[in-house]
Amino acid sequence: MAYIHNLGFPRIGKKRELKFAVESYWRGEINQDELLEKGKAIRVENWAIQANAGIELLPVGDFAWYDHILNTSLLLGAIPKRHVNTDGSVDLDTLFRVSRGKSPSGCACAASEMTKWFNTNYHYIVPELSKDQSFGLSWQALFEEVGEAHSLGYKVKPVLVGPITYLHLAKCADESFNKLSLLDKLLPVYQQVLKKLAELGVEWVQVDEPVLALELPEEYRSALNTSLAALNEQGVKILLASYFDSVKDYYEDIQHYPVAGVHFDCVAGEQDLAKLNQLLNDEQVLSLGLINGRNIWRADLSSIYNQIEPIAQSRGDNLWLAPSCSLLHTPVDLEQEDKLDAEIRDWLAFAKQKLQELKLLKLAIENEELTTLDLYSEPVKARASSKRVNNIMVQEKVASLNANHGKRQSAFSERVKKQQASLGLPLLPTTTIGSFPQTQAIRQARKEFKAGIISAAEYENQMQAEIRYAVEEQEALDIDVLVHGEAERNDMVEYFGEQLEGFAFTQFGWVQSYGSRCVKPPIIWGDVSREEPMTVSWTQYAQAQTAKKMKGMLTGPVTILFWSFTRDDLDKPSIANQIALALRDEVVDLQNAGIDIIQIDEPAFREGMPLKASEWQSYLDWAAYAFRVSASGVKDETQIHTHMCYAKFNDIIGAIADMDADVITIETSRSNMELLNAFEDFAYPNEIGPGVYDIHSPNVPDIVWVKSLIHKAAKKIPVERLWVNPDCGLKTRGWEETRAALENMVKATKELREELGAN
Ligand SMILES: CN1c2c(nc(N)[nH]c2=O)NC[C@@H]1CNc1ccc(C(=O)N[C@@H](CCC(=O)N[C@@H](CCC(=O)N[C@@H](CCC(=O)O)C(=O)O)C(=O)O)C(=O)O)cc1
Ligand SMILES: N[C@@H](CCS)C(=O)O
Ligand SMILES: [Zn+2]
Repeated sequence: MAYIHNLGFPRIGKKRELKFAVESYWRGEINQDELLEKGKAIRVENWAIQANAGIELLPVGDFAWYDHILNTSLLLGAIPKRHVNTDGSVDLDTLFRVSRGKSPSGCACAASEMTKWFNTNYHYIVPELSKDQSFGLSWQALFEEVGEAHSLGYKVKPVLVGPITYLHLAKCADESFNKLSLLDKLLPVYQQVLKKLAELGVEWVQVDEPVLALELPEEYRSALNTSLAALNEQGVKILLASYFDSVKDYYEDIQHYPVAGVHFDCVAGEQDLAKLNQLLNDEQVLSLGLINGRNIWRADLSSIYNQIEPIAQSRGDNLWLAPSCSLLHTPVDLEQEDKLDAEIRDWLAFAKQKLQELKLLKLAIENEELTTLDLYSEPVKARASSKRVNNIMVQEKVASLNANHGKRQSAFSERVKKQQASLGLPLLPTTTIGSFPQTQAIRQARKEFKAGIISAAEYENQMQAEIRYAVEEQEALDIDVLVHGEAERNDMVEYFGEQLEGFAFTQFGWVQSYGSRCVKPPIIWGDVSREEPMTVSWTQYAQAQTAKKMKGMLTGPVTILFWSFTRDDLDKPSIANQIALALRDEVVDLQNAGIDIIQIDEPAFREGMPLKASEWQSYLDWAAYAFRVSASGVKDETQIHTHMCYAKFNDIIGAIADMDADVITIETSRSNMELLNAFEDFAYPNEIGPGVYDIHSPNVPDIVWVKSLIHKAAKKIPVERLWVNPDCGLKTRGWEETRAALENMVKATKELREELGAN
């Protein structure tokens, strides 16, 4: 009967053990053997959790010290020359050098770029390929991990990022070069990997090709055919896996792929179920991604059972059940959450519980009885009818939203005159993006406050001291528009989630964001409203410390939505509008408290875009509207900023204009201001702060470099509309490098003003 497997388990450990181990290794506090032991302990625990939950085929290759795409680059020997060991070999330290920007001699050199993994908040290390790229099996970790799992008696299914997805995600310095032409060189290495796995006694290998969720150009389609033909008959059975959206554009192709099985995402691509069941032959495995790997809700197992029961009877052993995608995107174990509201806790399932759900489904199919499932799903039904979830006042407010709520009082051309008159800022105003270093002392204080070791008053005093410090530093640097530094915020989304009604937050619900960095997304379970101001007193306190302008700092509705676990019983535009209304009140309160410049961050605006290009416009319309609702309750003189990072702007420039922020600050330094082309080509009318240095690196930019970037920007955007700022917030940096970098940024700006006769 049905078989249950898993596509990948969170690798961070129940209490972020991987983060702490890796960071200790970086600081030289533990040696490599100790690090390797800690990694092994996490893998062993993860396999045990999965096996105990009844999973019959365990994933291997889902563990990564930093990122699984980087693992793939090491496996295939595609590592930038600047990071490779002098003898040409690669090892664990090479891996960390690629991600953290070091040469083998220990000098600073550019790290490989990092970007978003499809439409998730996970970041991967972008493979860097060249025209003359060669590939060669270079990293044994996958095979060693298979050996480890076998020695513990587990039946395993190694997971590989497929060749086409790998090439799709890679970048080539020469953008005109067709990456797909490297496929011929790449496939023999994949074949070698498969043969080696076969020799280790592996029966099934999962080849992930999530590019099937995209609307691909024709050449990618034929490359997929070529690739899957080459991977066939290498001694193992291939389970082709796609996830994150429907594969509806490829039904006919999939029918002809020479693979032993196909996994697809039944949650995001529900419509694929009937079609793929019909198209795959009886010999092929149909793997259904039934349990949502992107959220934290307890599954409605009785409904799922009814959906699949007819298929289960006909497919028998060739029906596999799984989560929709790797569980990388969910927290590890709900059992640790002893402080969550009991009713809400019953509505949830984290990675471990999601696997237990699969087992319940399997048993129900075997026994052909639904009672256990009905019982399990009772809290799901209770949530659907819970009075707590619905807030009539909020619903009425959202229902009464109209076009006017998304409009400022006057057009930008009018507002800008009033703002220039009232704000009195110099040419090329300097500012930062919001956060200053989140030091160990800040985090320790918060930890002690949450544990009841220090009082609320002590915590507040300490955070106020941090704010004073940040203000003094900025005044000494002579920055024009100051920020309070966000010391009091654990995270730019979680902080708001903790204060808004309709949100729950966890103690250990960590999810990997990149490398050793994690986030703890809050959970939106009900209608969202604001009980009281969330940022006003901190901002007012900061403003009172300076005669300069203090910028209020908020996270926007689209970003709060996408960086939270969001409810599945209400459409995203409505949730975004609820959040937007709560933020609108906050924006007005900030204005009324004397704050004239307010930034509403939207770094997740681009990431929220659907994977299929044909669905972009409707998303962009509602997302830009929600932003405008949050921003439009103020008078013309109040200057609204927004900030975006991790984005290519070409696809969304129309929507950015539609957001109508007075100023947008963006990440551009790593692209050498190339990302500004979209703004230039579009003749973007409002003000722009293109980032003049990369905050992901500790390297301090020199004055000449910053000036050259501002010069470049001024060729694309009139200088009167330019701001000068870093690429993003400074929370991950230390004070020393921050101070030095900002000093150069300000000096460069002053020199330019002088050259332009504007001082
Ligand atoms: C801008 N980015 C963000 C994304 N998503 C978000 N939800 N938030 C973002 O800011 N996506 C895209 C990018 C990703 N970038 C980052 C950058 C940095 C981090 C990060 O630093 N994460 C921290 C955890 C942050 C946090 O919530 N801290 C809490 C708890 C702190 C803690 O661990 N305390 C220790 C004790 C203190 C100590 O000794 O240091 C403990 O509990 O043991 C807080 O500040 O209170 C990380 O450490 O991973 C994430 C994404
Ligand atoms: N205001 C935030 C934006 C990060 S995208 C910060 O400065 O950290
Ligand atoms: Zn940012």
